[in-house]
Amino acid sequence: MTPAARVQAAIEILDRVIEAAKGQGAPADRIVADWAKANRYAGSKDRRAVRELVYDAIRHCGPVPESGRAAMLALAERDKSIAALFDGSQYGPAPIQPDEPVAKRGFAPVWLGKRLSASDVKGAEGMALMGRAPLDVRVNTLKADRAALDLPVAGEHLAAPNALRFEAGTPVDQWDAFREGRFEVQDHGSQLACLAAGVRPGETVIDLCAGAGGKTLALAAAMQNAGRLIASDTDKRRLSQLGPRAERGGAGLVEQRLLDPGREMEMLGDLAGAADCVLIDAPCSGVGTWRRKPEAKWRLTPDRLAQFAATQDALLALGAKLVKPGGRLVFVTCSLLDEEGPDRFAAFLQGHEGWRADMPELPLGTARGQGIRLSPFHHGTDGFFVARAHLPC
Ligand SMILES: C[S@@+](CC[C@H](N)C(=O)[O-])C[C@H]1O[C@@H](n2cnc3c(N)ncnc32)[C@H](O)[C@@H]1O
Repeated sequence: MTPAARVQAAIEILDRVIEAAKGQGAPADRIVADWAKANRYAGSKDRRAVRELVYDAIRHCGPVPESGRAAMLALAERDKSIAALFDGSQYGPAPIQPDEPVAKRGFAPVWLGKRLSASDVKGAEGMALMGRAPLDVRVNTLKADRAALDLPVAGEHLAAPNALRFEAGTPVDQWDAFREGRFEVQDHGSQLACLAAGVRPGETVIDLCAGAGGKTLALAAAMQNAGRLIASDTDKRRLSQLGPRAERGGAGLVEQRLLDPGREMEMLGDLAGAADCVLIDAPCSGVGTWRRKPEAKWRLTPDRLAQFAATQDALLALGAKLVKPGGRLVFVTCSLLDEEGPDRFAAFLQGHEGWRADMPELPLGTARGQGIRLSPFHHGTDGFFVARAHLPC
């Protein structure tokens, strides 16, 4: 493909990303992958270049752009070498017209930028959300030791005891040590959030929103495979990914429970008041993961945000019923919005007598409300809010 043809391909993909964002359709990475499958003439260098153009344009535009071309024109305003490729050549984009719409730059749509600003996410902190995430892994202590693990590329040792960092794009999933379950791909912030649970061997632990089990596997390793670890979720597709991952990682203690939405407590009834620790890695806007999924900013609406907050409240209330006296509840969201973090946790404490905030001691993080914030700008992690509450005996 010529450089101009790559720009035109990126414009067409961006059109699909924009449509999908408006209709809550496929995520950008799937749209890019589908394009590559349907256009076999594009070689690996072409695919990489087109992908980079698409993601650069998404990161660069705050509000949802009018079109893929408007998004690419915003990028062209910053980068004259891209502007020069609007040359009208065969397969390339048509020349730029003087009155063409150009997408607005920024790190978020205006309404969301205001909410983020109210949560002190502005300036450099906001810009950091537009960056690229590195590739972090967690060494699986059920099978390996960080100091002794021999890998094709040496990773940087991070603050979490089993975390290693590699450059984005490092093909870690092709390494033997990955296939053998000696490490898992997991963001450093996610690993720190698991540390806040402070789980020990022999405990009864519930990972209430386990998804595909990223945090479940970290908890299993910290428990040294001893005790009970129940991984539940309402999403069958996500939870079904946990079995093979647990097998690869040697996490034999994991029990799975698929929940019916609205009947969660009924299905967890046998565990009422039984858990030493309940981890609630709640569904949220995912603002903290924009470095990986930048188009998420275009998918969010005020209504969706309010729905997330209501779900977070409901999950906190549900999780509290599962904790035994003397136990703890850990609340995590990958968001930097106070309304999905400190405000939810404060509302929980206010509405649940007897519970006390118990600030986690983490090797990284900044106090925010009655919990800890991790952010791309300050800590180089995905953005998280992590809080812990204790139920005295
Ligand atoms: C942030 S994700 C969890 C990610 C996962 N813990 C990990 O580390 O990979 C939130 C999860 O909550 C689940 N969820 C949503 N509503 C739920 C509910 N009422 N009960 C349990 N899980 C729920 C979603 O299906 C989703 O998998």
